[in-house]
Amino acid sequence: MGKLLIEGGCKLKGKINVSGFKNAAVAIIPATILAGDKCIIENLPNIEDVHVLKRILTQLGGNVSFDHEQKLMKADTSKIEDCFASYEMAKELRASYYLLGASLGRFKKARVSFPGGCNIGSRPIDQHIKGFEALGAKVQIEHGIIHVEAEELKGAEIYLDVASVGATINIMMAACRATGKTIIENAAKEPHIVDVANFLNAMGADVRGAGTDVIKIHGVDEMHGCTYSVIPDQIEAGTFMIMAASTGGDVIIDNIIPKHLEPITAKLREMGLEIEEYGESLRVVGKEKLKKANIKTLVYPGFPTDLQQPISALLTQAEGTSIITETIYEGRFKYVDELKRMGAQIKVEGNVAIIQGVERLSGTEVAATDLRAGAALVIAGLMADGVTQIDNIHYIDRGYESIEKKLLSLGAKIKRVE
Ligand SMILES: CC(=O)N[C@H]1[C@@H](OP(=O)(O)OP(=O)(O)OC[C@H]2O[C@@H](n3ccc(=O)[nH]c3=O)[C@H](O)[C@@H]2O)O[C@H](CO)[C@@H](O)[C@@H]1O
Ligand SMILES: C=C(OP(=O)(O)O)C(=O)O
Repeated sequence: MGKLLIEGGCKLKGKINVSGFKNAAVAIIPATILAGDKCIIENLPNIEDVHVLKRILTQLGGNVSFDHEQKLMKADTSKIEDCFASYEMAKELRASYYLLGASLGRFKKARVSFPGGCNIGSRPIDQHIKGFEALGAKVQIEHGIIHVEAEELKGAEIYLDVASVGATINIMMAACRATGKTIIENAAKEPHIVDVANFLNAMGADVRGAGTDVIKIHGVDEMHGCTYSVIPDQIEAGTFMIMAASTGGDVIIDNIIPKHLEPITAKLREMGLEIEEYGESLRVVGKEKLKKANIKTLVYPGFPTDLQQPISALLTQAEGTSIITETIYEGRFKYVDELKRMGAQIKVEGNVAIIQGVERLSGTEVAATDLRAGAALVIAGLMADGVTQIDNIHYIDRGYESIEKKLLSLGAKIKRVE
């Protein structure tokens, strides 16, 4: 299994291009099932989650190709006749749950094993199920498989108890093919909800209000193929902003939507960093000394939970005591023990981490416990004295495209060893 070796202390300098948004891509690929036709998806990130979904669609009977250089997927789902995603298929990623909504919409039934994804706390899918049932589906769970089936899907009003990203997208997909109007209240508002809604509309759906907490979907009789380009990855962009900050570097982060990064930009400015925003890029100029910050993860437009681990790594080097409150996932502090092995001073009490800034981290052998924990360890390695060896990098490969190549182009001393 691969490892990353990082020699810390290099100031990152130069420009990197942000890839397509993982969390939009992993919904858009299953959503092609709704078209039952040929879709061309551009600006897809070349990451493991996308490769896994390509394999799943192919196993279901789709004709799918992915050009890694062009970042372009051609997916023809016309030959898929129903959807059974076994444990072996679904365990690889969280987004396998989107096969439920898309297949329920098109075939009025689906069978999908419980989804995998990062182990960052309990990740129930009760709101997805509540939505499917409201649309008229029967949902049964047997031997770890979720069976959803409906005679007919009928539009409904659904109030989500929590503004869940996955439930919002899953219900939106199924409702595209229900009769009449569906209203999702307390819907999630993350940028990828808007991107998926735009993709559904490009396939002939009628989804309005995405990006607000009320989404209205008028069911349509038919959907069709389309060509669509995925938005830039908010979380990858935020991670590189933090990497630039961690090394006192000077980095231009290109191919982004600055609006999506506002919660991160605001926090980094509070910590003393200089950030210049342009139309589709921004420049982060690092500082020798960083100020402490208090951060609470919240749904969009709050500070994203997916950047809690990376920014915590950065705060280990800030002056004074920073407080992180994680409100989305109670288990998202597993990486703290690894950072402590590098000399970080962090105390976790329930959903709060108290970080006391230290002069220097020191490189050692550490292991990623999940995707963003992996990113946090890369950041720690960039800042640390000596060499940091990161194991379990398959987690990082799930969501970051060629992380070591992008960092090498910025002057980092990093190498992948098998
Ligand atoms: C593939 C993908 O897009 N993953 C993202 C998605 O995950 P995911 O879609 O799994 O996250 P949700 O937005 O659904 O979860 C948010 C919160 O709601 C709770 N909940 C969720 C569903 C449900 O039926 N019942 C329930 O109680 C969860 O336990 C969690 O506390 O959004 C998360 C929150 O921004 C991100 O960290 C993940 O990177
Ligand atoms: C938690 C994440 O991913 P997933 O939901 O796919 O596990 C993430 O992207 O940080």
